Amino acid sequence: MTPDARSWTVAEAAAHLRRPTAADDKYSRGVVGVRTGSDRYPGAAVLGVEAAHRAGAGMVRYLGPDRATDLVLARRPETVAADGRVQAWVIGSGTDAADRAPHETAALGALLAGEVPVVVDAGALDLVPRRSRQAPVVVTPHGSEHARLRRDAGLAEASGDRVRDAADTAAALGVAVLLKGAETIVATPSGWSRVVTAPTSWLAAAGTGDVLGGVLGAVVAAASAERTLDAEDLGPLAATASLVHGRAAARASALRGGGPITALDVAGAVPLVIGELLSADAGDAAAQRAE
Ligand SMILES: NC(=O)C1=CN([C@@H]2O[C@H](COP(=O)(O)OP(=O)(O)OC[C@H]3O[C@@H](n4cnc5c(N)ncnc54)[C@H](OP(=O)(O)O)[C@@H]3O)[C@@H](O)[C@H]2O)[C@@H](O)CC1
Ligand SMILES: Nc1ncnc2c1ncn2[C@@H]1O[C@H](COP(=O)(O)OP(=O)(O)O)[C@@H](O)[C@H]1O
Repeated sequence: MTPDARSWTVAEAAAHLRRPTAADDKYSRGVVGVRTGSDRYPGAAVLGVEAAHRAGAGMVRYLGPDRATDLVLARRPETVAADGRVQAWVIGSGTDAADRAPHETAALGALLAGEVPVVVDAGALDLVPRRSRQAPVVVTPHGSEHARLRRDAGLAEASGDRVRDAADTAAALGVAVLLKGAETIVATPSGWSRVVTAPTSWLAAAGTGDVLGGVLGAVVAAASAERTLDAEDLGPLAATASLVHGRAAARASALRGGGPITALDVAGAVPLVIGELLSADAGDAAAQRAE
């Protein structure tokens, strides 16, 4: 079967975002647990946490090394630096599997064996083919991380057809795959796939992938607070996060006269994009009711 290379649309993304209601509280809106960053890459923790807040998490918990925790709290004192109830985990950004302590491997393995959805990035990708899993998982590799993930899983070398490759990895591992690039491919185990084209290549900057992890964590947590998710559900949510992320980059660049942006600039523009998508969605619904 030839995988589907259709683009994920703005209307579809808007329908996968959630506007809080008068019945909500910080827990029902979705709690993101971020277990990222290391002494070598503490910045990735700051970026993911910032992005999860900006993408509308009701609460963000951060668990990581002391220095990263201090930096996260200095940037976002709203963050809760303690374990507790979580509706989506983000793991791996800003870590290197080669430096991971055994207790951290055990803790990440327990998350994968649990029930809460997990966004797996960078230095935690090696655990996906190696640990027993029950949690619905979405992996977020870039090209070379995807090649390594396939090697770790004993899969054939990627063909170069990125849609087919992402779909094959998703089916083989039973996870949703978000393969990053100028064109981001999202695929699920059943063969569903979509393409999200970045509207600006200023997005190709260090740390923007860490921001994407936080946005995706918040989008998944909001959905997971409402209903039980599986790997299939994570595909549309991942495509939505990618579309929001790309539009935030374009918006951040436009605010700077079309010039370059940083990862924090992308996170800072996420609320504008989510606000626009939700009002466009509300406008469409009102127009349909009037018809
Ligand atoms: N502020 C922080 O704390 C930041 C922390 N960060 C954290 O750093 C950790 C390492 O991340 P990293 O993927 O950049 O690994 P790194 O060892 O540099 O590259 C290995 C090789 O991979 C390739 N490659 C790289 N990018 C690619 C791409 N987009 N698409 C395709 N290929 C790509 C490239 O190989 P080449 O193409 O040159 O053959 C390169 O030599 C990770 O935990 C991350 O979260 C970063 O997010 C930055 C901000
Ligand atoms: N040429 C490009 N044009 C637009 N977006 C890109 C391009 N290359 C990469 N991206 C996007 O930039 C982000 C980079 O993420 P990643 O590779 O994880 O970097 P980092 O680890 O530094 O955060 C991804 O969202 C990816 O889709």
